[in-house]
Amino acid sequence: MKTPELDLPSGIETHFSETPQEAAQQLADTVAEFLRGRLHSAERASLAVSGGSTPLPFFQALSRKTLDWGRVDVLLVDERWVDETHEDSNTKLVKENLLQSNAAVAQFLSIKQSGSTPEESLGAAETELTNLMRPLDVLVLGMGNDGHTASLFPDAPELSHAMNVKNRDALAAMTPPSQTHERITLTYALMREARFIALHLKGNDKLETLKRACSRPNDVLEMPVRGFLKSGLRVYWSP
Ligand SMILES: O=C1O[C@H](COP(=O)(O)O)[C@@H](O)[C@H](O)[C@H]1O
Repeated sequence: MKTPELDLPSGIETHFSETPQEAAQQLADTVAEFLRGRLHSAERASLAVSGGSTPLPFFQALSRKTLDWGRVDVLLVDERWVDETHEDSNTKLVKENLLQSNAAVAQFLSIKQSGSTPEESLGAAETELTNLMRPLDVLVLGMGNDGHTASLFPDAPELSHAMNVKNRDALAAMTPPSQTHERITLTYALMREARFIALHLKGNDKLETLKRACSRPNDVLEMPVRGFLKSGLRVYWSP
């Protein structure tokens, strides 16, 4: 495979693989190693993961890793406002693919609590995360071709609030007109301080989007993923 050309800000690590399975395996190896390291020095470790289609093989590979999963808190970076049985539910994806095998004993912290809208359930969802230690240990992000990451959508009226670094809330309700479902997302301030941050991408379209994001790195409201294109980020990509 010809290595893709990318003009990323300095200090960003890139891992280009031939196949999605290879990328997923590499990312799972690194995340498992990082969690093991954290569990040597801390009582619990946290793992915040994305939904969508890209993470499926990563979840399956990670679920088989040997580590003290009983001391790991797993949460989603974002959720669509649908029932857990709905095919668009990120919770369903995580429960069916990550919280299996060795990882079945991990603790799942649900950012979707009862309420008819994300806004209504924000209080209960914040309470669910009360015992989560800051900073997060591991954050694995995805990206859409509009430059969104988690549910930080460029067209959401709540974007400035959710991306404000002074906003100490863990969660924000999002109502992007471009999306079928309302959303709940971790805030930028919480995510950006994570100890380990990976951006997991699949497809040439995502590579083009990443190039576009790199071309004007400062306009984070136009493409929220730009907020994470900083030294320390690890990008995992495959066609
Ligand atoms: O809607 C979402 O989209 C992004 C990207 O998803 P993908 O299907 O292109 O992998 C995802 O990271 C986010 O968690 C999800 O809710």
